[in-house]
Amino acid sequence: MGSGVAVDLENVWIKFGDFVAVREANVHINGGEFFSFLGPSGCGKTTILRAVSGFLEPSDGRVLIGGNDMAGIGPNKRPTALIFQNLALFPLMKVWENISFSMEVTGASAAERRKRADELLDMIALDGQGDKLPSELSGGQKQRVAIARALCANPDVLLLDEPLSALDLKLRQHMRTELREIQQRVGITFIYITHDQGEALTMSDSVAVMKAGVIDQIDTGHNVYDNPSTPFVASFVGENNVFRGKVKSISGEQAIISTNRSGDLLARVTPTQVGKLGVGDDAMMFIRPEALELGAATGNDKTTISANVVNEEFEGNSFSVFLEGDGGKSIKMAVPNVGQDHISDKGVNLSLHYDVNNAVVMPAGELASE
Ligand SMILES: Nc1ncnc2c1ncn2[C@@H]1O[C@H](COP(=O)(O)OP(=O)(O)OP(=O)(O)O)[C@@H](O)[C@H]1O
Repeated sequence: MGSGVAVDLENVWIKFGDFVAVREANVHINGGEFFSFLGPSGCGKTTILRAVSGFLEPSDGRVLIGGNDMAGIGPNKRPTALIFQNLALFPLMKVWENISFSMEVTGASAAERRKRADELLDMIALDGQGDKLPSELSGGQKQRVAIARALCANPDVLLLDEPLSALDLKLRQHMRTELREIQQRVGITFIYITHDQGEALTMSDSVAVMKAGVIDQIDTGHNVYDNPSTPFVASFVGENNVFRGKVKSISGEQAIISTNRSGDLLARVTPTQVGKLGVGDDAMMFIRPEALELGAATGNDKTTISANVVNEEFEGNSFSVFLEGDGGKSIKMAVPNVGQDHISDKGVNLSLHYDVNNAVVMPAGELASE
């Protein structure tokens, strides 16, 4: 079907009066890529999507689609299609008529429309369902019809604004896989916005993590999770334990951080900060709950943390153990459930260790929950 068309934002600023909704966004989206903007509510994701679709012009900077400057080109003249949370299928039209609605406007014959609708039904794995009404479909099937309807006009870029948020959890998880498969089948560029990190990580080739109008990091989902470039990304994407301290020494790509509560701890300097973090700097070190293990490290006391158990929760596949951490915040450890009754009693002092590769340190900054 379609071919991949690149989308570029060059120094894009979007202001509403004095309020800056998007600050100096520079983004390159490869043709055929599944690209997600991930960030909390109000960070500017929808505003960026509106600038790409043409419903809003940037205050400054340029939006390019397929290398062409989109300035002054309205939404219906851009090679984009947009899917919202609210699908708005026409309830009295059959599924095939819904899908091919854009062709009716251009005067295509019923036979042409039906042929195209059937091709798209095949692609979204709903072949044979064209004569149903939307009310006869499940939530996930309706979602796929909305995608087919958007694809009917052969857009080069499909823009998706939190399209799964109205679905229940199980269906949402199922639709992630479906959406990814549809994108790979169609081969066009998908730009997806979400505040759900699970969605962004499972579907995307690349993820841009946004905070209050600013893009903090653009990377693969894996890198965003394993090599966050800022404390905001480290704390927004997945769960993370934060240890605050000052940099005591640096050796190559590793640093020792002096913390108040847990003593000196060794960590890997996050890749974007190698060579930038200095001795004496205020720093934050992050270790994910699943990277903490029971027992002291052998031969390296700088990768061992000792703390008292506050409580424990049974999660089914794992136990969450909460221990007394710095500044009243707890340290969370995730221990896989392999048949044990429980992990530890309240008040017990535990030693935990970690692999230095699983602890990242960076200059102190704003956390997602602050
Ligand atoms: N037309 C507008 N006029 C004034 N302020 C606006 C306008 N549109 C958006 N904003 C503001 O810009 C900021 C970003 O809004 P945006 O809708 O892009 O956020 P979002 O990240 O998509 O959030 P959500 O996930 O809640 O949809 C918000 O503070 C919002 O109030």
